[in-house]
Amino acid sequence: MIVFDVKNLSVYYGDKVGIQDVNIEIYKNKVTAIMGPSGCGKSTFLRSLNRLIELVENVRVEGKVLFEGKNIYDPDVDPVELRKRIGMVFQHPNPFPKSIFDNVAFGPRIHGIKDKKKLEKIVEDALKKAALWDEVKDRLHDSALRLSGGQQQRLCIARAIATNPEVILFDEPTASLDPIAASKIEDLIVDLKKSYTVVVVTHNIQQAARISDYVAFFWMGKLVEYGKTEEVFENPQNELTEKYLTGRIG
Ligand SMILES: Nc1ncnc2c1ncn2[C@@H]1O[C@H](COP(=O)(O)OP(=O)(O)OP(=O)(O)O)[C@@H](O)[C@H]1O
Repeated sequence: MIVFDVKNLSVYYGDKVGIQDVNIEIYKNKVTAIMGPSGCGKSTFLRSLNRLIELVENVRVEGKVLFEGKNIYDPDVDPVELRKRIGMVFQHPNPFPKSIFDNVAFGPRIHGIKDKKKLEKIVEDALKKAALWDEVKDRLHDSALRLSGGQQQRLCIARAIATNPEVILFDEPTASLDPIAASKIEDLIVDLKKSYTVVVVTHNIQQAARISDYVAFFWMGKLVEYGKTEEVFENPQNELTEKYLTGRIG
């Protein structure tokens, strides 16, 4: 099933091109990796899937992003509601300077949940799904800033999960972590696709191969190739993709 149907999407920063004329379908309960060299438009593309891109000054978006059939850029779409359905995890773990519990309860509270028992259940479930519960269950009221980098990133994943999204977007989620912490996040991402649709930006080719079902290769703002990960890696259709995968460009 198609979750995002992106049609002729272009993003401009002033008169500079971020991405140009991107067409892509993203599938439900799959991990889709967005790969390509620095500056090729990966983050721009990712941020246009939940309208986070609009927070940049002077940005202009053209084309459509149909999310379950509805263009998210239609004037009647509330970006705050949209971002509840499409969560995001960033490159650097960015927990709030609050307790572990309050970090995860933050979104649900904003969306009006006040009941203590309900919040406790949401927090526990989200921490379990983020594979962090066992490590923090006895210190939920400690500061999140005392967790390790990898734990902080899993906390940010729990925070995204707590608002019960349909999609989770990851922007280079392991780029600032050591290999062991990164590997835990990779395992977690693969596990999360059972419940969510996942889109991951990575400049790490091996990571894209390990965790994704579909892979998109961007080059200078354009989507050059997109397909099943196995097929793209084994038999790239575009010469640029082949060069990138074999380390001859990028
Ligand atoms: N806020 C901005 N203002 C102006 N230009 C921008 C802005 N953000 C991105 N760009 C430009 O848009 C293009 C795409 O950038 P983007 O950050 O999406 O690439 P990326 O593939 O995610 O790169 P990286 O891997 O380095 O994060 C680049 O040319 C970049 O310089």
